[in-house]
Amino acid sequence: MSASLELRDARLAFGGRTLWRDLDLDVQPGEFVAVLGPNGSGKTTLLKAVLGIQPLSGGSLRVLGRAPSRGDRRIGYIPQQRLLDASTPVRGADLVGFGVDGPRLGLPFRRRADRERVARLVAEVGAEGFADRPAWRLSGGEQQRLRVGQAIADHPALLLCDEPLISLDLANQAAVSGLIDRQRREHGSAVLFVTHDVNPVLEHVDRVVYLVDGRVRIGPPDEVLTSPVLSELYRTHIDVVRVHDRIVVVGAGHDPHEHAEEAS
Ligand SMILES: Nc1ncnc2c1ncn2[C@@H]1O[C@H](COP(=O)(O)OP(=O)(O)OP(=O)(O)O)[C@@H](O)[C@H]1O
Repeated sequence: MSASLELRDARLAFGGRTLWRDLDLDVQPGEFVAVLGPNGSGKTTLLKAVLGIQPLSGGSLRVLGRAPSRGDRRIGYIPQQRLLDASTPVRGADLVGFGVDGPRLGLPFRRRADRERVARLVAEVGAEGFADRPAWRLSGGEQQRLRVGQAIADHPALLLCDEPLISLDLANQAAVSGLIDRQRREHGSAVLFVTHDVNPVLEHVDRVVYLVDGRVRIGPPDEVLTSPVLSELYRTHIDVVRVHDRIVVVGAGHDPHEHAEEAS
């Protein structure tokens, strides 16, 4: 079986600033990979490279066996959360509908088969109770469930998720990450999941890609999320402790990322 994602010696730089280099990564179908790192380390830019929006500065990237290209329907994408306002006059279910027929706003005559498919997706993400309400009135967690429905509409071979749990409470974090996990288990989608906090998805994660100041470490959480590895990555002393089933990262006078908030 060929890899869903193949990066070889990949490098991305803007001007004189290298976000990451020496990135060698194969993601297999059905694999759940978390992308971690401090603000500005290039996590979103990695997703943009996979989406064909951002060319690499060096090395190579193959996505589902081909060069990356914009608008690849084999890829599902959950962008960083943008809460809707009243100027977006759509119902919750329409958010899912965009995944079925593309964002053709103002097209009310969706085919019956498509309407049924939207209804099935709405049920799949547990959104029946609020799918008919105006999308902008929905809570962050409700909107996020519908965005997952949109991203998995075509059961994509590759699912890219950019901080999909931001601003969700613990119950909704578990619900949304569970939906994404189910997608990869039932349909073999490879998942690239950008997050500041690995804890809400720790039970699902096969490997992490950790980016800091151009340096990269890749491996299972137990191998990468350790004091020696993170201290080397951050070039300062970092303590990593396990509290029950959570990982807490504490930097010496330095807050590498929000794992530390788990301690409070
Ligand atoms: N097209 C661009 N031109 C120049 N700089 C860019 C461009 N796109 C992104 N950057 C810069 O690259 C850096 C990495 O951005 P990116 O959004 O990938 O970070 P991130 O790791 O996702 O951060 P965060 O955790 O804050 O979301 C940032 O400093 C950003 O300003």
